[in-house]
Amino acid sequence: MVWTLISASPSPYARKVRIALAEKGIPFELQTEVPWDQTTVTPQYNPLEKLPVLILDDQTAVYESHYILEWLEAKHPEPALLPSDIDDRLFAKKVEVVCDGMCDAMVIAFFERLREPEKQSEPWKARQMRKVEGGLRQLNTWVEARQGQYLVGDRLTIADLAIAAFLGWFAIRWSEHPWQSTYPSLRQYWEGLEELEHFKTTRPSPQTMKDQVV
Ligand SMILES: N[C@@H](CCC(=O)N[C@@H](CS(=O)(=O)O)C(=O)NCC(=O)O)C(=O)O
Repeated sequence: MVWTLISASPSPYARKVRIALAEKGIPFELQTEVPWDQTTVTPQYNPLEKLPVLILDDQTAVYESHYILEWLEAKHPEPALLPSDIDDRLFAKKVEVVCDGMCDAMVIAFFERLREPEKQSEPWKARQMRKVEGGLRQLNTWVEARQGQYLVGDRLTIADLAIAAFLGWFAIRWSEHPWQSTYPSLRQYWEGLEELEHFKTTRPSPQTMKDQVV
C-alpha cells in the first residue's frame, strides 16, 4: 500500500512535502482537496484541520509540513534534504521558519481581505504585509551570500524547497508585487530551482473555495 498525501493545488506547505517525497523516491497517492470547503476530510486526520497531511499504511497521520519533513528525514534519510553539518542544518531549518511564516502572514492577510471592507483592519493587514516584505529582504540577503545553485552547501535542502514553495505561491497569489525586479538575485535563484524535475511537476495552481470561511 502506498501512503496518501492530502494536499491543495495552491498549497506552498504541501509543495515542500510533495517535492521531498519525490526526491526521496517515496511513492504516494496525491489527494487534492480544498481544506476550506466542508467536504474536506482533513479534520478526520489532523485536529488542527490543516493540510498537508501524510496518511501512512496504518491510517495514522503525520501533519504540519515542517514536522512532516523532519519525520521524513528521520524515517527516510537518503537522499538527505538536510546538510550533515549541524550549523548548516539549523540554518536550513531557520530559512524554512521564515518561509512558513511568510506563508502564514499571506494566509491571514488573504482572509482579512475576504471580510466586508468595513470589517477589515488596515493595521492588521499592514502588519502581515510587513512580515512578507521583511521576509523577502531576508531571503534576498541569504541568497546573495550563497555559493552556488543551492542556498546551503552544494546540494538541495529543505531551505530551497521552502523558498521555492513560498515564491512560487506568492508569484500567483500576488502577481503584481515587484519583488522580481527589486530582488533580481532572488528571482534568478528561484527560476533555477523551478527548472528542477520535481519542482516542475509540483507547480502551484489556484483553487476555487465553495463555502464561506470568514
Ligand atoms: N503550519 C501548517 C500550515 C498549513 C496550512 O495553513 N494549510 C492550509 C491550506 S494551504 O494554505 O496550505 O493551501 C489549511 O489547511 N488551512 C485550513 C485551516 O487553517 O483550517 C503547515 O506548515 O503545514
